[in-house]
Amino acid sequence: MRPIWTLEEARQADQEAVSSGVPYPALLAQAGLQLARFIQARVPEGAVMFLTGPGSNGGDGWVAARHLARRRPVTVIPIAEPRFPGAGDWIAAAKAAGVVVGQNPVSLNGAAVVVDAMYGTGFHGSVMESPAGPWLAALESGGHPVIHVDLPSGVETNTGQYDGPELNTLATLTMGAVKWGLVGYPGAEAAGPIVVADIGLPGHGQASFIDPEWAKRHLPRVPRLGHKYSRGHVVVIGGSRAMPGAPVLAGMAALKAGAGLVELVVPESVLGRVAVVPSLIVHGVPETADGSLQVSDVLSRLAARADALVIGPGLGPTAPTALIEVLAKIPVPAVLDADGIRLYAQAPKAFGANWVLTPHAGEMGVLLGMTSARVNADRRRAVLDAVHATGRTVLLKGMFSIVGSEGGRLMVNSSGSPVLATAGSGDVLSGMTAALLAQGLPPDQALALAVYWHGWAGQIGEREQGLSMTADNLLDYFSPARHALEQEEEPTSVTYWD
Ligand SMILES: NC(=O)C1=CN([C@@H]2O[C@H](COP(=O)(O)OP(=O)(O)OC[C@H]3O[C@@H](n4cnc5c(N)ncnc54)[C@H](O)[C@@H]3O)[C@@H](O)[C@H]2O)[C@@H](O)CC1
Ligand SMILES: Nc1ncnc2c1ncn2[C@@H]1O[C@H](COP(=O)(O)OP(=O)(O)O)[C@@H](O)[C@H]1O
Ligand SMILES: [K+]
Repeated sequence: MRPIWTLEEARQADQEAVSSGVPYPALLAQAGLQLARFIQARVPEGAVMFLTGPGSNGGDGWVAARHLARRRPVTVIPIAEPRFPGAGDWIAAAKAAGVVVGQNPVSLNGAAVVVDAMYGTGFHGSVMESPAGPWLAALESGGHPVIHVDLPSGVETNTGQYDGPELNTLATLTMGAVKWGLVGYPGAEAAGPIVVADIGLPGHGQASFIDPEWAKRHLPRVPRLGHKYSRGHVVVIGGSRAMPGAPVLAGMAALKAGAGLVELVVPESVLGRVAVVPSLIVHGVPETADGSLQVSDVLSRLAARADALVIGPGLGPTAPTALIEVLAKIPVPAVLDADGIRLYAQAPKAFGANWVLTPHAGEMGVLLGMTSARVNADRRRAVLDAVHATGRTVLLKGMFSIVGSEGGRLMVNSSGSPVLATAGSGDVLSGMTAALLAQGLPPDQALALAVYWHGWAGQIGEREQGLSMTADNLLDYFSPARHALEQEEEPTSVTYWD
């Protein structure tokens, strides 16, 4: 279990620890010690400057400063009057250990690293208007390397809202468990690599990261006596004159993720442009005047043969709503992506059982009737609302993609790479998900495994091709990514420190 906490859950963990007999100062002591160890390991030499705030985030800084002062020059610059529990004693001990207290105005020059212990989970409002504002501006212009304690100061714990500058961030050492703000936007950018320090708090919560060990266990295996039908039959419904390639990408991804048989159902006028890959079976079916798929008996018959459907890749904006209504009556699990989601938003009563939706922030906005900016302002809330509104498993794509399923259970993906932000990469994900559904995984598990595997393929693609990686190249990395999953390799965006 690698939980992700809201503010309320962080406070609850804190209270549980205290009521189980751990005194609060012991938690502060443990947080400060872990912070000192982390700084020492990450930046072993040179002067350390701590910027400390009024609350316990500042307290973590004071305790760490005391430990480090035995080894190297340490200065603490309090940006506000300390009010954390036991402040007087902790500060006296730090001074006795040789910590120098900087007086305003003070320069940050000469610091090998600056530790941001100004605000943590107790922050609310605009950081640039708070006492931390001028310090963040100085850190931005000086380019000093920074380690953040718990959260970058100013990042809102539940959402990741942040109005401060981008800094030269080495890492964020977060206490007990990752907070939602670190995987929200733009908090995730401000946080840099996230490192979780074990401070002895209980480790449960409503949400968790997709676990490498879990992913390995759920990878589909090919039975020795398997045949192509037993490995799962995927039918991809999509394509239009402007976007004939999208269903091909989804179909190839389904094959490469282990489906035994993949068929594409596309408008008949694009058949010649789609029937280019020998491993895919392609059917041209009746279309509308502008070349989008339309409802037909042959389409329904082909869809009903599948173990899982992908509905939407390259479908185009003019496909008729009736398409989704007809497909919803076919009792086959399906992935709705791209224009499939837009159609669904127009006919939201057309619920297919075991359908999953894979919107990016823009498509999520269409589902929820809001802008993509509002979706990204509170991604966790958007997923919970979409699950509530649809009763289906929903994936919100992007860095730290979130899978939400019934009962409000949330899983966050920590694999991935910004090179995945390339046209067609979502089509690849939808095909991969359908292959896993076709092989019998329940919707939430199929989505979680697909997003984790897809993210790993992106990471390996980035390593091999950098910014030049395209969605069709991504298919080549399914196999090395599967190997990474089998080895239980850890994504580097979130690591655990103990
Ligand atoms: N939850 C836990 O069990 C533990 C928490 N610890 C640390 O404690 C932190 C939380 O401590 P606190 O609750 O004291 O919160 P903070 O340390 O984040 O500080 C809250 C203080 O900042 C002030 N403040 C908030 N927003 C402001 C604004 N816009 N302008 C000016 N002042 C503002 C508040 O009035 C309050 O005095 C965590 O982030 C973590 O670093 C650890 O020390 C140990 C264990
Ligand atoms: N910055 C990023 N970091 C990690 N993954 C990303 C990032 N940007 C996009 N992705 C992933 O790439 C895929 C893009 O999907 P989508 O937006 O539907 O693209 P398209 O419609 O072009 O296929 C999603 O899986 C998404 O999570
Ligand atoms: K901080």
